[in-house]
Amino acid sequence: MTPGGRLSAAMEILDAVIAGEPAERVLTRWARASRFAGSKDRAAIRDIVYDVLRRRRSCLWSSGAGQESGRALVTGLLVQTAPQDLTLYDGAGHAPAPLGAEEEAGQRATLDEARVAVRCDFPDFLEPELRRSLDERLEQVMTALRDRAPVDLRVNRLRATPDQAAQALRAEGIETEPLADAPDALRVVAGQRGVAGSRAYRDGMVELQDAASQQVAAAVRAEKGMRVLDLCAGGGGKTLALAAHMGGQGTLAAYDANPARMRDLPARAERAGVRVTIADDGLLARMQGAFDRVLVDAPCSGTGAWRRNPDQKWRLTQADLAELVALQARILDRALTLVRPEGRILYATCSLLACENEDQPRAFLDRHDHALKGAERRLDPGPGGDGFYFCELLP
Ligand SMILES: C[S@@+](CC[C@H](N)C(=O)[O-])C[C@H]1O[C@@H](n2cnc3c(N)ncnc32)[C@H](O)[C@@H]1O
Repeated sequence: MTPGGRLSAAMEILDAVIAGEPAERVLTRWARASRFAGSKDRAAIRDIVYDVLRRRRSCLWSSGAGQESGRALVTGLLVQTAPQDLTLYDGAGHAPAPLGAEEEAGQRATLDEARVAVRCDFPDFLEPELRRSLDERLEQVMTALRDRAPVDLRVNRLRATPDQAAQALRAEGIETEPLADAPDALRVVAGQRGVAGSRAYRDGMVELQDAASQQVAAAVRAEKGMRVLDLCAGGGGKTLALAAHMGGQGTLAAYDANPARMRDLPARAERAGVRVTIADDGLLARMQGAFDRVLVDAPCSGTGAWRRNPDQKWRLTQADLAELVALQARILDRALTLVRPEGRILYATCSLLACENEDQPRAFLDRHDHALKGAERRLDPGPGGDGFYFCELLP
């Protein structure tokens, strides 16, 4: 495909997203229906779509258009990031039609005049809560979420040291660098697209995991021989990190209210060389008060990881947020029934919002006056990884 053809494809996909379809679904459908597109075309189109979604509001502003359309959003992205590429709108082949005089006149070269929610790309209803949560860091943090996330790996210490893993990856054309705050992390600096097909990945030497997620798993302080529960395991990224911290020894259980989300976990655990018990409600009922550590990686707004899931940013509503906050409190209360009296709960979210973060442990301690708060940390999204919050709770 030509560069102009890729722009047109991204516009078509974005039109469907604007009409309400999830981006991932539209991208898959488009790829199936467009056999002429090679893997490089598909990757490039996906990048354009996701770059736009991270900056959906400001792209519309930069385009100067009155109404959202795929064309307006892609134009806005180019105005912001690659104005020279607007010459690709020449109508040749599958390229977008040339810009009209009105379209050209409407373009805005800077975001200086835009309101903060437009300039920093977030929904209006979140502004008061973001201000309360981030205070003077609001613009810096929200700006960081307008760019792509880095690709980080977690080295599985049961299979290799970080040096050995870096060497194995280099032999396959994947260059990495160590990261200061996460000792098992490698940041991929070249060859990102080769990771999932690499031998190091297939042999369980490395897993794809954001560096801040790795810090959360380390904060659980799971040790060899312990009984550990990952109560919101999802795909099991943190479960596998916990297994590595436990040196593969002890009991590690993974639970999720939606068990289908854990579907791939047994195969991932096998690849990593660890054993994970997939828990159901019956097993949890038999293990009340039995766990040394319970990780509650709670369902949340995902605001701290919006770089990776920019579609979520425009779907979240005030009502969703209220439901999530209530659900988080219920899950924390359940965690309390599962942890040993001398054990520890680690409450974590990939949220930036105080209502899902600091407010939750505070409300938990009000409900359970015997419980105590331990270490608490907020990780802002940026070069170090996604945005996370975590807090230890002692029963
Ligand atoms: C933030 S995600 C977990 C991500 C996962 N820990 C990881 O590292 O990949 C939150 C998970 O909580 C699950 N969940 C939602 N309600 C729950 C509940 N009441 N009890 C347990 N898990 C729940 C969701 O299905 C979702 O998989």
